Amino acid sequence: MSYATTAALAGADASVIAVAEADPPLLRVEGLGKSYGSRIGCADVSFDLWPGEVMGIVGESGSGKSTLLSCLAGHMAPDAGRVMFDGRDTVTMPEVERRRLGRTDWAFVHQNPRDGLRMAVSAGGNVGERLMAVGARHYGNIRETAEDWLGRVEIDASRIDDRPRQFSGGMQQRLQIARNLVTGPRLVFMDEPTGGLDVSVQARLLDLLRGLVRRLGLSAVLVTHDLAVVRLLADRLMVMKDGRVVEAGLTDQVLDDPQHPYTQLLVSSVLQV
Ligand SMILES: Nc1ncnc2c1ncn2[C@@H]1O[C@H](COP(=O)(O)OP(=O)(O)OP(=O)(O)O)[C@@H](O)[C@H]1O
Repeated sequence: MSYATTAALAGADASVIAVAEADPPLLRVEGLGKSYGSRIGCADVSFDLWPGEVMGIVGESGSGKSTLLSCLAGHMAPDAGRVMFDGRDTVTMPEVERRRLGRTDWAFVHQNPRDGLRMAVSAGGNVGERLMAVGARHYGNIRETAEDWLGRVEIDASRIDDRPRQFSGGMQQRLQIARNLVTGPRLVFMDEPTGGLDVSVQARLLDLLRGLVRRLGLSAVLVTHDLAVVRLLADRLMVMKDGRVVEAGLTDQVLDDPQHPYTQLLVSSVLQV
């Protein structure tokens, strides 16, 4: 039963119903497609993401996860479909506006922290830079906020002036997360955020990410080939194969009762992803 129907049955005020129905998803993706010549990157992908929701995208290597994420985050232009963020079409909007969204409303956590950090800039500078990009100017406040965020990602404040290359891989990834979240983005794209790290480091990072996602009520699109990562972080899940979504639903539902043979293979780990 829809929210509106439930509310009507409960005798709720008509204006409340109207607001509930008019409330748009944070991200609406319709028929998104991208090909590389004759090779399909992703095709006919549609989904809604609601505020505070984490959407996981899983699939084996080459299934189209990165292509989809790049199109969603505006790093690549799709050939077909629409991406509506907060009611605005991000595919057709001017480049300058898309870049502004990238600095303010969106964040992108790369698999390799080197792609998301400025390696020649101090840890504090990496975090502070994002604050300055959204208008912060008071040096004392910026440094204080940077210190606070280093603490939140379990980096000792004494390391604030160190360069990222003086950090371990796990620390670099945590710094990248702090840099991305410090401005309170409305939507976070994550590309294999725990990939490329040792298993014990992965577990710690995953734990940290889960805490942040829950506490901050993050809206996120998370790409991974690791089902344990989506199990812990994602509310909903899309399974991709050959560029198309073959199954979608609540994470636990899809993982505990997979319907598509490909998802069944993924879940039973017969297929190495
Ligand atoms: N720059 C490119 N030029 C040509 N084909 C590409 C390019 N990038 C991706 N593809 C193709 O598009 C398809 C989807 O690739 P994509 O990288 O999106 O998959 P993926 O699920 O992210 O894989 P992985 O987990 O290995 O990163 C594959 O067939 C791939 O070979």
